[in-house]
Amino acid sequence: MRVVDTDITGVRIIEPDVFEDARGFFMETYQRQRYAGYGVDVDFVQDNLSFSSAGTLRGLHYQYPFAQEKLVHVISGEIYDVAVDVRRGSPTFGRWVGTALSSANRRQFFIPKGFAHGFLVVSDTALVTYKCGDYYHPEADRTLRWDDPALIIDWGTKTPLLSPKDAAAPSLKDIPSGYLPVYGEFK
Ligand SMILES: Cc1cn([C@H]2C[C@H](O)[C@@H](COP(=O)(O)OP(=O)(O)O[C@H]3O[C@@H](C)C(=O)[C@@H](O)[C@H]3O)O2)c(=O)[nH]c1=O
Repeated sequence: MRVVDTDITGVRIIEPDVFEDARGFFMETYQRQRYAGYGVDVDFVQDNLSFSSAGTLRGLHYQYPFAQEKLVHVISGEIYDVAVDVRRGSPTFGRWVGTALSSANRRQFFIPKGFAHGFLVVSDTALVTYKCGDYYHPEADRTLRWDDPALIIDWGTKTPLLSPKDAAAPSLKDIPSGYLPVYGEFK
């Protein structure tokens, strides 16, 4: 397994070992002890699965309080996956990292607490799964504009398919400070 650090501390790209043979392939998509050794030391409590059609953009989402780490993996198709640092006082506040995740590259993306997360489906359809470090708390579910001009994320489209909630999301500068996590409050 290979773990690659990104430009933002704590955000990691993971390339699990894949064992190929005449039948196909096998891979471990999570192993508590080994992932902890690579800094993904999380008691994951929930697994999610979403299916989306081409051009769908889900995000950018975070929970606060009840922040969640996420370990994202694509079962079929391809997405452009993005993590945005929304921790007040962080040296990388408002900065983001994006990476292609696909059933072909079999990469995983680890997103720590305090980051907003979103993805664009760039294949015909995509089946995306992710482990979460806390339960879903609808009252703490927060959304940040996918096209916030302050973030300058190059999604490669200006007309994604959005949920009504995501289409109405505020920019970072318009989110009340009490709704944003604080740098250093998470372990
Ligand atoms: C996220 C979530 C949603 N739901 C329900 C609420 C709603 O009726 C329906 C669809 O919810 P949403 O529109 O928020 O789904 P979606 O836009 O896919 O939300 C997800 O987006 C990605 C980018 C993330 O990072 C996730 O944490 C989550 O926020 O599913 C749950 O029951 N449990 C959950 O954990």
